[in-house]
Amino acid sequence: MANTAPPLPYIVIDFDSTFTQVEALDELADIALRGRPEREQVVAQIKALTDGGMDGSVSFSESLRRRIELLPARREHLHLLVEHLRTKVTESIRRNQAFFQQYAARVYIVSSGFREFIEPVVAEFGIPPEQVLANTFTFDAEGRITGFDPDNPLSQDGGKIRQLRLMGLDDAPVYVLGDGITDYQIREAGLAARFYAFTENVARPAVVAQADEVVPSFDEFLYQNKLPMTLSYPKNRIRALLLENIDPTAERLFREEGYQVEVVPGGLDEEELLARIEGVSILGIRSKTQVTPRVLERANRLVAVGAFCIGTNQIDLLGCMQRGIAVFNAPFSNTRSVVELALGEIIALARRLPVKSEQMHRGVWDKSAHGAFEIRGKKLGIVGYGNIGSQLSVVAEAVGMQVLYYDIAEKLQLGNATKCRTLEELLRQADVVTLHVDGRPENTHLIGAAELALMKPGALLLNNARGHVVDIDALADALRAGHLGGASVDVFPYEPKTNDEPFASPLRGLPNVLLTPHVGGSTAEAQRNIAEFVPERIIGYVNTGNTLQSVNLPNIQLPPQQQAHRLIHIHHNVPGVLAHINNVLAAHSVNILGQYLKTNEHIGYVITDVNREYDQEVIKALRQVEQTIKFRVLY
Ligand SMILES: NC(=O)C1=CN([C@@H]2O[C@H](COP(=O)(O)OP(=O)(O)OC[C@H]3O[C@@H](n4cnc5c(N)ncnc54)[C@H](O)[C@@H]3O)[C@@H](O)[C@H]2O)C=CC1
Ligand SMILES: O=C(O)C(=O)COP(=O)(O)O
Repeated sequence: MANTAPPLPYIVIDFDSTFTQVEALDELADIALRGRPEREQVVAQIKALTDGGMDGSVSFSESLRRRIELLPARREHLHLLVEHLRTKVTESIRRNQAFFQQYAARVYIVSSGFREFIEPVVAEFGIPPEQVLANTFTFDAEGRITGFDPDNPLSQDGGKIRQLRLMGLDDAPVYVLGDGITDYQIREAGLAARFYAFTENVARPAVVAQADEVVPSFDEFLYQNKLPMTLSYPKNRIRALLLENIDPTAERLFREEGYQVEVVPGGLDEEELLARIEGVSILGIRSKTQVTPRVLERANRLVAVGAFCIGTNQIDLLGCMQRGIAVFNAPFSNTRSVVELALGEIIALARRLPVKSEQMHRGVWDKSAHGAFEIRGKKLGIVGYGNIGSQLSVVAEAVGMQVLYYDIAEKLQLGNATKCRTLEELLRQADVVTLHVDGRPENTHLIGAAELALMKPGALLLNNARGHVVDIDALADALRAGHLGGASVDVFPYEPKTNDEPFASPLRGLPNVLLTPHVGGSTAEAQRNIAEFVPERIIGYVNTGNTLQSVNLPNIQLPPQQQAHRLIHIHHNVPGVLAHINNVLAAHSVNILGQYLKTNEHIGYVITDVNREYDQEVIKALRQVEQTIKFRVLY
């Protein structure tokens, strides 16, 4: 990318905990003491002295002197240390290796660490030895480290200030990037124009408090200074908002990716969500939160919605699509949990366990077989033969049930299951009816008074699908009238927002009715699976544009990454957009390395990989292509 930035400042970077993730002397002690009983104790002492020197509670020179005294290292340990440090280069520094290679002439490493290990590590980034300012060790004849050169200014208190004075960088502003108080002191002494507290590896409150800017990554430093960077946008600027008690694994994965994450335990209603959605790039919800057109209207930065569940009826999918917002769910992660719950419910109702258990709690011993039956040989009617319905079909046959199913779509018939041509045909025959349709609006009151009347006297009904699928008043009537033998309901037309809100329903208090608080998918296994699956899809989409398994954007499966810049473009599906994009690229002589397009009736999604040479004018022109909904440069 052409550099349109103002003249480059000098960038003075600290080494330990800034250029690398670790403190090298701590690591050296760890290496040198391998296999020795005192290892843990000595390393801890050294670490404490390092921290004291960094936050200013011990004078720097004393911290250094005492650390070296404690350090039983030899010359050969330094080779091991360098190999180790090469694997510990800070992620965002490594990611921007190309920046260093190109602008190495403006970068200085000024460190109170030691030249012997810094030079080889930064050399890979194009930084030459003369731009490394650091201490040097002294060794005895056997190669043992005995101390350091006391004349080196960096071994003394205020050393970095003295070193900067000696360097005389006065023809351009100096920006200092570091995690320690000694880095800030350069700015305090007037030798730098700005001090950036670098917090990717460690954030020291005393240092952060003094900073001109706090940068959680090197990408952020480059972005703020309009310098060329590998990513088009710093990940630390991506904000994720996670609602409804999503398993903490998701928060961890997003944080590891460098995003800011905000977690809200319960659900949010529309007004509450409206108040929080601005600036959010990734919204994580479960089945309750309604992502309405009004919410989308306000969602000025939303890139992806993660439904950390199966159902997506709570999301305005079309609205998301028309705004180029990708929606991902976890289509199989809690399937088995719902199936197991349904099987348990069938047996529980068949044995009238809700009644028996409630009586026992009241001290009533009613040993009788009245109304209790085995499920073996009984007919199970599955309405909705999708992932859950068909898996339940297999499990129910395994315990001896005869399975009937009804689905509006043609489905593979599993085992000995019998397909019904109409819902009525199923309802008339089944001893147990279980609902596993999705929550599309047309399924509202799929089961109402008329359908309940078709069911066999004494039959059981299970609803683990969505609350609006059953007319709950009609169900209560059918149960009160004794027409049905029992029911098990996990989902309700209105569900409390949090665990603090009471539950109201006409089904409360009815005999042989099992009520559960929408826990069909609430198992440890399912929640963990979901919390891995959905973030992986979203992070993949943000990083590569991969929409495979998105529920609303055209699915593009990408070939392995090429050495290219990737441009992703979502547009209204009208003729000529692709041609327009390609004309812009051709007019700027940008070479297309690969291009992938998929459309649906509403939108088109095109991913274009181009060679590395392009400028901001191309980007501007591509943003202006008519019918563009969203345009992003990925890298
Ligand atoms: N209680 C809970 O905690 C959970 C509830 N669910 C609910 O279960 C639903 C089903 O999940 P999956 O099986 O994974 O979905 P799926 O999409 O694989 O299956 C749904 C099936 O229902 C069929 N269908 C839709 N409307 C129908 C109708 N009117 N009559 C007959 N068939 C109809 C579809 O053709 C499809 O085969 C989800 O959409 C969700 O609402 C899912 C997980 C947990
Ligand atoms: O997966 C689904 O669709 C569910 O209904 C489960 O939703 P939940 O994550 O428990 O709010």
